[in-house]
Amino acid sequence: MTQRIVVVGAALFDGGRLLAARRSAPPELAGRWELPGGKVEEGETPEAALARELREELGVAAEVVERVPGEWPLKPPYVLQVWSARLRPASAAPRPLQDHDELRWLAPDEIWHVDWLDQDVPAVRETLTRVLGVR
Ligand SMILES: Nc1nc2c([nH]c(=O)n2[C@H]2C[C@H](O)[C@@H](COP(=O)(O)OP(=O)(O)OP(=O)(O)O)O2)c(=O)[nH]1
Repeated sequence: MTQRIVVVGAALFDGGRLLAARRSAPPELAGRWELPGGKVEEGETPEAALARELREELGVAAEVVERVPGEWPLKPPYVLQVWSARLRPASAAPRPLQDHDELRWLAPDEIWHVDWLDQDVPAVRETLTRVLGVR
C-alpha cells in the first residue's frame, strides 16, 4: 500500500480576508496561487507543521483554529488538508520569505480573482463555505 503524505494548507484569515500565496517554484506550479503550508514531517502533528510552515514561509506567528473537513488529492502520494488559522496579536505581517513571490489578502468577493492551483479550488471553496458561510 502506498503511504499517504499529508500537506497542510492554512486558511489564514484576518478581518474576514483570506491570505493567498503565489508559488515561485517548482516551474510547473510557479505563478499559481495556493494556501501557504507544506508537508507534515515525521513525528509532527498537522497543527504543529502548519505553525512551523507559516513561520518559515511567511515569518508570522499564527494560531491554528480548526480543521476544514475534507481532504483533497494532490500529486500522489500527497493529499491536502486545510486548517483555518489567524495571526497572533504580536505577529509580524506576512512576507513572502520562502516558496512564494507574492501574497494577497482577498476579500470574499475577490477570492476567485487569483489563479489558484487546480487542486486547491475545491479546498478553497469548502473553506469559504465553512468559515465565512459564503457559497
Ligand atoms: N503548501 C501547499 N502545497 C500545495 C498546495 N496545493 C498543492 O498542490 N500543493 C503541493 C505543492 C507541493 O508539491 C506539495 C507541498 O509542497 P511544499 O513545497 O509546500 O512543502 P514543503 O514546504 O514541506 O516542501 P519541501 O521544500 O520541504 O519539500 O503540495 C497548497 O495549497 N499548499
